[in-house]
Formats: sequence, C-alpha cells, structure tokens
Amino acid sequence: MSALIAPSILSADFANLERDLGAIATADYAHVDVMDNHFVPNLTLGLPIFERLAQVSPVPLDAHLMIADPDRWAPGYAEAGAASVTFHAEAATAPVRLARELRRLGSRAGLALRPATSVEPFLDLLPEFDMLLVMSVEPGFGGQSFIEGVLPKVRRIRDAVSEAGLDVWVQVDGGISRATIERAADAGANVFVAGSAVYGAENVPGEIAALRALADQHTH
Ligand SMILES: O=C(CO)[C@@H](O)[C@H](O)COP(=O)(O)O
Repeated sequence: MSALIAPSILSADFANLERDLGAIATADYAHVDVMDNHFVPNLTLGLPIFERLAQVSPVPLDAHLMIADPDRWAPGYAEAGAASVTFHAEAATAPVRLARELRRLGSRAGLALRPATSVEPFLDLLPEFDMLLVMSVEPGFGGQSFIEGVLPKVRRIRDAVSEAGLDVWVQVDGGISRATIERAADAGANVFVAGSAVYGAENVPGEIAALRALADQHTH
C-alpha cells in the first residue's frame, strides 16, 4: 500500500489559500482543519470557505472536523465535495449513523480519536468507516511535537484492520515530519498529515516527495 500525503492547510497563509493549495498539487489530499472554538480552543474556517476551497483546489479535500455536534454539520462538507470527512468520536452522538450518511453523500467517512481516546469501543465498528484518524498531538494547533505514546494505538488499529481483511485507512495527524514519519508508518499508518513540515519547507513539492519516499519504505 503506497503512503498518502495530506498537507494541512492550517500552516498555509490564510490570505492566500488558493495559492497555497496550488503549492501542494503533488500531494494526495489537502487536509482542511475545521475548528469551532468549542471542541478545540481555536477557530479556523467553516462551510462557506470550505465550499470555495473545494471549487479551486487541485487536490481532493480531506476535511477534519474538530467541532462540536458533527452529526449536524458534517454532511454539509460531504455535499460541498469533500473526498473525505472525518469527525471526532468524542463529539459525535451517533457515529455509525453519521458515517453512513457521509458515505451515502459520496464521501469517505473517517473517525478521529484524540491522543487519550481508546480505540477499543470502535474496533467492532471498523467496517462502518473508511479511515481512522489517530491524533498524534492534542488537536487545536499546528507545530506541536509528536506524541510517541499513540503508536501502540496505530498498531492496534492496523492489526484489527488486517485481521478483519478490511480496507480501512489509518491516518496520523500532528508532529509528522522527516523525523517521525517512519515510526508512524512502521506502526501501520498509511495516510500522513503534515502541516508545518510541508508549508515550512523551502521546497514544498520536494518535502512532499521526501515524506512520501520515507513513509513508503515502511508502509506494509
Ligand atoms: O489537526 C491538526 C491540529 O489540530 C493538525 O492537522 C495540524 O495542523 C498538524 O500540524 P503539524 O503538527 O504538522 O504542524
């Protein structure tokens, strides 16, 4: 399975989002962090801006909803054309119903877990999702350092996915760089979100290629 790279536009220039989406045209996805200042202590963008990003982006959008009440808001992101919509397990009231609705609307359905959230209650529900997102920082901000302690959870998910013969992707998000991506890939991740490492690089396409090459050496 090839590694997929999803740069986070949280580290882009918010006055030049179309330009900065163009800068990551060689990536597999653009990761769009939606924050509501309730679920996380930060505020980014909502549906009206996301709809415009979906119209101008050269790469498919991977929406990561760090918001309260995703049951109400997430379907709008699928309707706006998101390739993938990921909501938080801690915030959703009816995660399976919501995942089914996202799939019905034509989007991949992702379930995100904060670093301290156990995956065990969700393992029997894996067929309902297309992706599990393991947060490797506390959600809310870019530029934090990678939490090594989430790697056993990544491995646990990958093992459960393999044992069940499923095609569920495992995404890691937070603190991913050339220094950490190999360990995340080794643990079983196949989708890698990187914000500051990509947008902070002098050569953005070169950084995307370097991260992909490193991860590819370790993806199973
Ligand atoms: O969801 C988040 C933060 O909540 C991430 O997507 C960050 O944007 C990743 O940034 P870096 O840690 O790669 O700088």
